[in-house]
Amino acid sequence: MFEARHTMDAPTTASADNGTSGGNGGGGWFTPRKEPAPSGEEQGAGDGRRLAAMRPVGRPATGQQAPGQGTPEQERISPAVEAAPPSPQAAPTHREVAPTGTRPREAVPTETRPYQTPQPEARRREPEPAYNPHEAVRPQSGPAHPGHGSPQPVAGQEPRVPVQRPAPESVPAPAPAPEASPDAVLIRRTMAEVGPVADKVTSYFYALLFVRHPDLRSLFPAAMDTQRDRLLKALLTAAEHIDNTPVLVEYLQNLGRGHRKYGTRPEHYPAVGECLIGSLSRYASAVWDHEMEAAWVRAYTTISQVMIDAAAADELRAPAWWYAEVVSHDLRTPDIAVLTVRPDQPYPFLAGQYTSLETPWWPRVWRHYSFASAPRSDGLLSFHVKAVPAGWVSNALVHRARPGDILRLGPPAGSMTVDHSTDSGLLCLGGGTGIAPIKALVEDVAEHGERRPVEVFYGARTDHDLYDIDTMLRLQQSHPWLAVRPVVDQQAHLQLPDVVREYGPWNEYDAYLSGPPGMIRSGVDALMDIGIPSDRIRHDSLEELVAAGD
Ligand SMILES: NC(=O)C1=CN([C@@H]2O[C@H](COP(=O)(O)OP(=O)(O)OC[C@H]3O[C@@H](n4cnc5c(N)ncnc54)[C@H](O)[C@@H]3O)[C@@H](O)[C@H]2O)C=CC1
Repeated sequence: MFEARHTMDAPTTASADNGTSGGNGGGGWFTPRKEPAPSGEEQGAGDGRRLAAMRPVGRPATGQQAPGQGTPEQERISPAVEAAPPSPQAAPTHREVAPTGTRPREAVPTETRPYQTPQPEARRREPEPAYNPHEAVRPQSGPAHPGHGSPQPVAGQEPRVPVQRPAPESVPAPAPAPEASPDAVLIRRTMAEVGPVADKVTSYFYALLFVRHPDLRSLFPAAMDTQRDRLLKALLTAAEHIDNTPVLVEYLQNLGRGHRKYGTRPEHYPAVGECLIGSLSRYASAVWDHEMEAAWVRAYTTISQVMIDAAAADELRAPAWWYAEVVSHDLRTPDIAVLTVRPDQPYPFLAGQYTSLETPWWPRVWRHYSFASAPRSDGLLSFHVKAVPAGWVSNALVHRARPGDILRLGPPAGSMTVDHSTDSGLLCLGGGTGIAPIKALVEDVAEHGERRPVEVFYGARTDHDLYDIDTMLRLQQSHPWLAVRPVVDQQAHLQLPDVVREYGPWNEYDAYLSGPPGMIRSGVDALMDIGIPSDRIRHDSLEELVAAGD
C-alpha cells in the first residue's frame, strides 16, 4: 500500500517544519506504549487510543501540482508495497475491496494540524551521493550505423576494467545533515539501530499489520516476497528526510497519488503507523524511549498527512487507475517486446515519465515502465519490456500478453523530463530497454520544434540487443540536431560512460541517464567527473531500478 519511490533527488536534508513545533509534541496526542507483539490479544485500549491519536488530519485539497508532474518518484522499479485493487478481470469484486476510485474522499476527524504542506517547488534530480564501483562492461562506441551491424570502435583496445558489484541498497543510509533537527537525530538513531536487522523489522511489521488489521491484507498482492520491504523502505526514506520539507513533500505527494490505485484510504494510515512504530520499538529497543517514539509519531503524522492530502487532491482530477487495452505486441527479440496500449480515458503525461502497470495475471503486482513515446495525438502509449528471470510481470507482458488483453495503469510519475525553457543540449545515455524514455525525450524535443543538440548513446550487450536502433536511426535521419551512437559491450573496450568522455565538451548540456542501476551509477560518476554539475543530471531512482524489471 505504500510505494517507496526513492529518487535521487529525493531526500537530502534541509529544514523547515521539523516537527518540533506546534501542538504535537512528544507526549501530546500519542502515548508511548509497550512493545507490541503480533498478537490480536494485544489490541487493547492502549492501542485504540494510539490509533486514534495517529489519525491524520483531513484537509481540503488545494494548490497541488498537476498529476504526475515534477514528482520525484523518478524511480523505475521501486520499493512499493503493492497493495492494489483487483485485476481488471476481477473488477466487480475488487472494486469493493478498493473503494477509493474516484469517489469523494471520506472525511477524517480533524484533531491537530502539526504540519503545513508547503507549495511544491520545482527542482531537479540529483544523483545519489555515493556509488560503488561498477560492474564490468566493455562497450564500444562508433558512428551511428543502419541496421544491426556492429558499430565501429571509437577508441583503442583497453584492458577490461576490474569491477565490483554495487552494494545492496537496503535501508537508505542516513544523509549528511549538518543541522539536523532533534527529531531527525532521533529518527536516524533508530534507523542506525534497525538497519542491520531490516529484514526482521519488515517481517514483524507485516505480521503486526495483518494480524491486527486483517482487512488490509486484501490490499496487498497474494505473494509479498519481492515487494515486502517496499512499504517500510518508503516510510523510512521519508522519515529520514523529515527535515527537508520541499523535497519530502514532493516525494510524499507523489507517493500519496500513487497509492490511490491500491485502494489506500485515509483510515488505513493510523494502522500502518501503529505497526511501524511497533516494529521499530521492538528492534530498536536498546535506544527506544518516549522521546524517540514521539519523534516517530510526529514524523509519521507528517508523512501520512501529506500523502492523504495529495491523494485527495488527485481524486478531484484523475482516476485512481486507467484500464488500457493492448493494441499491438511486437516481439523484437526473444525476450524484449514493444507493447502499445490504448487507455480507456485520456492519459496525460510528459515524455521521460513512467507509469506503474498491472497485468490481469498477477493482480496487485505492479511494475514500473517508462513511456517509450512522447504523448501522441491518438492517445496510444507504448512500453519496452524485457522478460527477466523470475519476473512475473515482465514475462507475462513479453510472453503472454496479446492484443485485446486489458492492463491497468497507475498515474504517470517521474521528473526526468525536458526543460523547454532552456536551449541547453541533451546528453542522453540509454542502456538496454532504458532507451525507451530517451526515445520519448527525443520525440518531445522534435515536437517542440527546437534546434537544440541531442546526443544519444545507446548501450547494449550485443548488437542484437540494440532492438530499437532502427527507430533511433530513423529519428536521426529526420533531425539534423540528433546524433545516435550505439555502444555494444560485446565489441567494446570502454564502458558506456567512458565512451561519453570521448566526446563533448558537455558543459552546455543537460544529462539524462536511463538503464540498469550499474549504468546509472557509473554514468553519474563519469559525468560529474567530467564537470557536469549534479543538478544537470537526471535519472530515475536507483532503488527502483534495483527492484525493477521483474
Ligand atoms: N523498460 C523501461 O521502460 C525502462 C527500463 N529501465 C531499466 O533499464 C534496464 C534495462 O535492462 P537491460 O535491457 O537488461 O540492460 P542491460 O543489462 O543489457 O544493459 C544495457 C547496457 O547498459 C550498459 N551498462 C550495463 N551495466 C553497466 C555498468 N555497470 N556500467 C556501465 N554501463 C553499464 C551497457 O552498455 C549495457 O550493454 C533495467 O534495469 C530496467 O529496469 C530504465 C528505464 C526505462
